Amino acid sequence: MTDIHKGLAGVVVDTTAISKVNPDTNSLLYRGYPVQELAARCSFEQVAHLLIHGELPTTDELAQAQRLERSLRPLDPRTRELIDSLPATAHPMDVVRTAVSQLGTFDDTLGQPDGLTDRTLNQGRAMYLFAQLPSIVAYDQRRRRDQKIIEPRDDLGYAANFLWMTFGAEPEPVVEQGFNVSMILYAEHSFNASTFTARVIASTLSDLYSAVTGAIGALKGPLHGGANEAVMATFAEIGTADRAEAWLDEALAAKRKIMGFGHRVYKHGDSRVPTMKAVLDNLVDHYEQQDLGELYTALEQAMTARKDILPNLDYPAGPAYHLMGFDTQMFTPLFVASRVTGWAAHVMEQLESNALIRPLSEYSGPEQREVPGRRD
Ligand SMILES: CC(=O)SCCNC(=O)CCNC(=O)[C@H](O)C(C)(C)COP(=O)(O)OP(=O)(O)OC[C@H]1O[C@@H](n2cnc3c(N)ncnc32)[C@H](O)[C@@H]1OP(=O)(O)O
Ligand SMILES: O=C([O-])CC(=O)C(=O)O
Repeated sequence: MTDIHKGLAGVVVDTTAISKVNPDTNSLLYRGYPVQELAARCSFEQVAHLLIHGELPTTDELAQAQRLERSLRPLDPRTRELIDSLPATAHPMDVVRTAVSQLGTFDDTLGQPDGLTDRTLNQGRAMYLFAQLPSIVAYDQRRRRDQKIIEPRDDLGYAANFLWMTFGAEPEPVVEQGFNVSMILYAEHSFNASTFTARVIASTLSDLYSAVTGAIGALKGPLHGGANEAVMATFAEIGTADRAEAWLDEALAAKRKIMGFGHRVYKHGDSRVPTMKAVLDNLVDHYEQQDLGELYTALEQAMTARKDILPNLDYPAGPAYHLMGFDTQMFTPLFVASRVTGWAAHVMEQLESNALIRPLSEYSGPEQREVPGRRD
């Protein structure tokens, strides 16, 4: 019997120089830099440059990247029409996925010789998606709320502009800083399911937009990025901190997975949680939402006591986005806006030493048999 690695658990399929997830030391490095330090000292634009270009930008490089990103923010009228045509009942992840797929059809450089694989072209596409995604997400949130669409502002940085387009007001510093940190923490995490999806698609020599479109589909599921919105659904179900233990006992008895807990790689806690929890604590204090903070702690303590399973990044990120004012269904699209930087970096890395990704399977169906004769 062949050794089967269900879910590819424990299988090392390639090398990567983009990030190092170390569950033993509970650490995460982006191209050698600890993510906590990047979150404390950098803007998301700097970290995006690190992922897409390989190094943190110099002052001149940052100024140039900012000019480019700001110039690429406005949505094409065809993208507005496309989003408007989609049912408001569609999940916002489906809207983002469809819009990114459409952006691929606007790019006429894909047909050039080496157009699919050229690194400089792919870096340009990565910047285009990085700049467009906030406009797409903010547009969709506002149309769902029947609010007037707000145009991007080129005098604001990435985080402030994203929040401006979504809420129509310049963000308070606690919100802008917290949002910037969340974008940095979500940006990259080695061979997670969505990134692996992007690499599989890139490995066939398909294009970056197709890889990102597929990755969005993989991120949507609640076992991956969809968990951040599922955490808020859990909180709504529980209601108040005093009900957390009883709720958890019932949920575990029903063999439910508790969203925002557990991780394929980290078994002693997610390296990013303390940084994101500090953001949540600041927001809880700022908005005087202690009830939410107490519910968070009560469920975490009950889960540790019952199962010894610890929170992942989605657990503090969900309530933090809620306090910032985002609708719950927009949380995973926010993850997309961040992770597009990591996905793009992996697509480029895959293409640099490509091997078609095509594992084997062991057949478990019926033995060879005869096709019955036609019956007509
Ligand atoms: C940004 C991110 O994508 S982080 C992940 C976000 N996803 C979630 O929060 C969804 C909830 N968590 C989970 O479903 C899982 O922990 C996963 C999918 C993230 C990791 O799964 P795996 O590595 O495959 O762990 P696996 O599912 O084998 O879990 C091992 C054991 O812990 C249990 N377990 C793991 N996570 C949870 C959970 N959240 N709730 C309840 N039980 C859990 C499993 O039921 C299993 O128990 P068993 O051995 O009695 O069957
Ligand atoms: O690494 C994983 O499997 C999931 C995760 O935390 C991420 O993608 O950020």
